[in-house]
Amino acid sequence: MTLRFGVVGTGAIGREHIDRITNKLSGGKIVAVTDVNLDSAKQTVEKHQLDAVIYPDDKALIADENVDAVLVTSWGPAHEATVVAAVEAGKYVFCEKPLATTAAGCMRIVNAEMKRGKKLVQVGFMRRYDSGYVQLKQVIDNNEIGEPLMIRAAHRNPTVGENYTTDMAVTDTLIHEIDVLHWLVNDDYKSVQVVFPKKTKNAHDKLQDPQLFTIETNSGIVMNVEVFVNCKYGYDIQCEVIGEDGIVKLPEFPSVVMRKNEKLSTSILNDWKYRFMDAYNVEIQDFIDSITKTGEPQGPTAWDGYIAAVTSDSCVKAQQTGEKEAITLQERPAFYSEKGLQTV
Ligand SMILES: NC(=O)c1ccc[n+]([C@@H]2O[C@H](COP(=O)([O-])OP(=O)(O)OC[C@H]3O[C@@H](n4cnc5c(N)ncnc54)[C@H](O)[C@@H]3O)[C@@H](O)[C@H]2O)c1
Ligand SMILES: O[C@H]1[C@H](O)[C@@H](O)[C@H](O)[C@@H](O)[C@H]1O
Repeated sequence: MTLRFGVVGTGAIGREHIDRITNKLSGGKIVAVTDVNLDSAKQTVEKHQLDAVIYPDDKALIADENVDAVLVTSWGPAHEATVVAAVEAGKYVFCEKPLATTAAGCMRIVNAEMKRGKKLVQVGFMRRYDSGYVQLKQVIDNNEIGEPLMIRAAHRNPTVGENYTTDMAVTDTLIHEIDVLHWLVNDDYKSVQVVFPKKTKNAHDKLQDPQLFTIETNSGIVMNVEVFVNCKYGYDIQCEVIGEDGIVKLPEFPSVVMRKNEKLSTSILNDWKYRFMDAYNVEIQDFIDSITKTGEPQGPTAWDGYIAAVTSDSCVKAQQTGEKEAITLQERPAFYSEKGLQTV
């Protein structure tokens, strides 16, 4: 069986995913596309030589009976409406983060999916498919470092555009750590506090950069996460888990070691596209394979999207108040069992 995709949003990551489904992965095909910028949709179809219908909007695309799965790669605020409509039509959905920009929006998606009575939605939290994070999780789950006590993490981008505001350090960037860190230690979050260190001269007026988040879990693990999106030197993701019996660290992205001009050096990447390329390939292949084999996606669920949104709402509030803010989740419905916390 070939899983036939309709793509909503043909910007940067939309095109990346179209390329991987068309040229790198197996079992998937792009049969429809749409974008509010129709020229972008047309250019994408031409550039990737797709045999795909171009629709004026997401509703028309979802109504196409040849579309089995909707790939949502539009801007975050547009995700909720498309995902709800696709779920109500019984279509599978792969939605890039964020699932919706608010916890209430994620809950509407959760309710739509439960009403449909079948798991249809996977959220694009690709770090759960990154081999480094998978190795970290195996070490923790095998109790090799004992109980995790603390995590030190950093999410650094070389630079961001003028439209990137202080809250986006949470909703656009920290959201990846929010998802992956509680998954790593099998715990949920309890509270968050944010500190703004001295601001870099490289950030524009409306952006506080860097930012430091202290997030505590229900069992008392304290996570210190730096977000620094104008770090200049490269795209750098760091994570170190400190346990009772040992410490485990995310491996550096492999690079040759060069000896030249009296220096010993390795390279650092400068873009998420390259840092997580393998993880994106594995996550979308898993989406295709699990639907083809079991009839349901097995990756991060709409409930995981809801957990991330609740946590993200509290982090944004903590940015504004400077106080420690509570993170309070509703009870996990039986429909979502504990799958979202397991290793993929
Ligand atoms: N998982 C990751 O690491 C990762 C990486 C990059 C982006 N993303 C996420 O993917 C999404 C897209 O990001 P991007 O960098 O590709 O942005 P982008 O601006 O390059 O592309 C978004 C596209 O969506 C289109 N669009 C917006 N609203 C639409 C709507 N209602 N219907 C149809 N098309 C619409 C825009 O015209 C644009 O072409 C964002 O939610 C972003 O957070 C995730
Ligand atoms: O949309 C991107 C993407 O999610 C990257 O993985 C992250 O590093 C960036 O900060 C964000 O802007």
